[in-house]
This record gives sequence, structure tokens and C-alpha cells, in this order.
Amino acid sequence: MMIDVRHVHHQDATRGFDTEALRRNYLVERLFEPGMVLLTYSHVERFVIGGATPVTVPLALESDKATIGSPNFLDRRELGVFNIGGAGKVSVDGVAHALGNRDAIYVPMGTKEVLFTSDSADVPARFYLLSTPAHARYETKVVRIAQAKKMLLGEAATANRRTIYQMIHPDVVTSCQLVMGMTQLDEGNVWNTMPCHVHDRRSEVYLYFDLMADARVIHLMGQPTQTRHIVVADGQAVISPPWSIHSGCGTRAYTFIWGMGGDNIDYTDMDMVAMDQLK
Ligand SMILES: O=C(O)C(=O)C[C@H](O)C(=O)CO
Ligand SMILES: [Zn+2]
Repeated sequence: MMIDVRHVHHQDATRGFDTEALRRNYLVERLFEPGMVLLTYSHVERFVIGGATPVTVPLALESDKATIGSPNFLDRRELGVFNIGGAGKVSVDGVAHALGNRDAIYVPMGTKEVLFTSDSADVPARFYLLSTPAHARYETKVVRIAQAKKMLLGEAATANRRTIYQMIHPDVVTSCQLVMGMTQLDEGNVWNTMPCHVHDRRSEVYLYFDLMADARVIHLMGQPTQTRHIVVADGQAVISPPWSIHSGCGTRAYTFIWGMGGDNIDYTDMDMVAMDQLK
């Protein structure tokens, strides 16, 4: 297991970042490598962002003394797992849960052992992991894409027709602070979250996927009057601090998993940015 650590930056400091500094601080480039669990510990909301790609042998989610500090990874944390690869299983304290492509599982605080396996080494599962600190133990719950709360947004005229699947969401699963789901753009549509918003009371992480090797998403970030961008490839994630807008425009349709942690679990707690404020 490898863990990378990211620190927090004031918005005024981020204004002066060049492309490399923006990428080093806000982009998580390495998540899915065969036979590995790769983790990034962000001091933004104390998110742990990860990928587990088991091939022939099970992979374990292990704790890390320098960052997590507790004997087991989930002693004081909760975890959301989304499978964006082939069929696989997430074993929670000895109980195996089968996850197909786009299924998710909520794993509660107090869990001692989490193991990831792929059903076939030819089409390995790709498990995306997002964890936040927790204060209470709730139930383990598998959420299939079919059980998600669905919202249809956008229109063809603005190239942003998309479906939002709320999966680890108070109407579907009880969690402490973690809220997660997936947004899938219709073919030929390229924009998410424009007009954009900020959410000062929480931070978010976005995993972009379903992108061909030569496709990219231009992720928009920064304060509304000081926008910046990061060019993102398939299977990469972006950390979004509370002062930042977030929006994305792809070179073609894509899907992303959004995850949030912070002061409340109200998905709608967003402050809209008027188009004439964006610079
Ligand atoms: O396409 C969208 O719009 C979204 O996916 C919105 C995100 O879920 C979001 O902004 C959460 O804060
Ligand atoms: Zn948002």
C-alpha cells in the first residue's frame, strides 16, 4: 500500500500556483494500478482518496501510522467504495459483498478488516475509495446503481444533459458525514455543473472516468473571480476545497463520482455563482 499526503492551501496562495503546483496539490493522478491499493491523504476535510485494483490475490485496506494513526483504517473513519471495473467483491469483517460495475458499498466506522477481490483477473474490478472521519457506527450497505435516487438535469442546447445518481445519500444510506454519488453525461454532452456554485460548508472530491485514452476533462476550479483549470485523464481525481468552484467540460461525454464531507449532509447546500461573477 502507498500513501501520498496533501496539505491545505489558502485561496490567496493557490492564485499564484502554476500548472505543476496546481496538479501536485489538487490532482490525484495515480489511483488504479494492478495489484495495488494506492491512497492519498488530504488535509482538506481529512479525506482519504484511494483506488484498489485486485487481480489474482485479495488486497487489504491497511492503516498507516503516520496519517490515520489508529490500528485499523476504519477505527475512527467511514468509507464509500464504488466499483468502476469488472465484477468483484468487498469483504467487510469476513462477509463478502458482490459489486458489479457502478455498484457501491458503505462501510461503517469500527470495521476491522476490508478486503478487495476481482472475480476475473482478465477484467479486474477497479474499486474507488473515499473515506472521511466518523463519530458513529451505522450499517454496512450495498447500493446498486438501480437503487440510487436519480435526477435528470441539463439540456442538449447547453450540452449538459446528465443523470445524477445519489447513492451514499441520507435518503438511501445512513452515514456520519460522507455523501457520494455519480453523474453520467449523455452521449454528445460535455458540461457538468455550469452554471457553477461553491460550497463553503464542505469540501468535495471528484473521480473522472469512462474516458477514452485520448479524451480529457478540463476541470474548472478556483475562486469565482480567479478561475483556474486542471486537465484530467481517465481514472484521476481532483480535490475541491470549500472556496473553490467546480465544473467540468470534456472533449466528449464522461462520468464522475462526487464525494463530499463537511458541516452537513444536505446535498443541496450550494451557493450559486452568477454567470457575470465568473472571471
Ligand atoms: O453534474 C452536476 O451538476 C453534479 O454532479 C453536481 C455535483 O453533484 C455537485 O456539485 C455536488 O456539489
Ligand atoms: Zn458542487
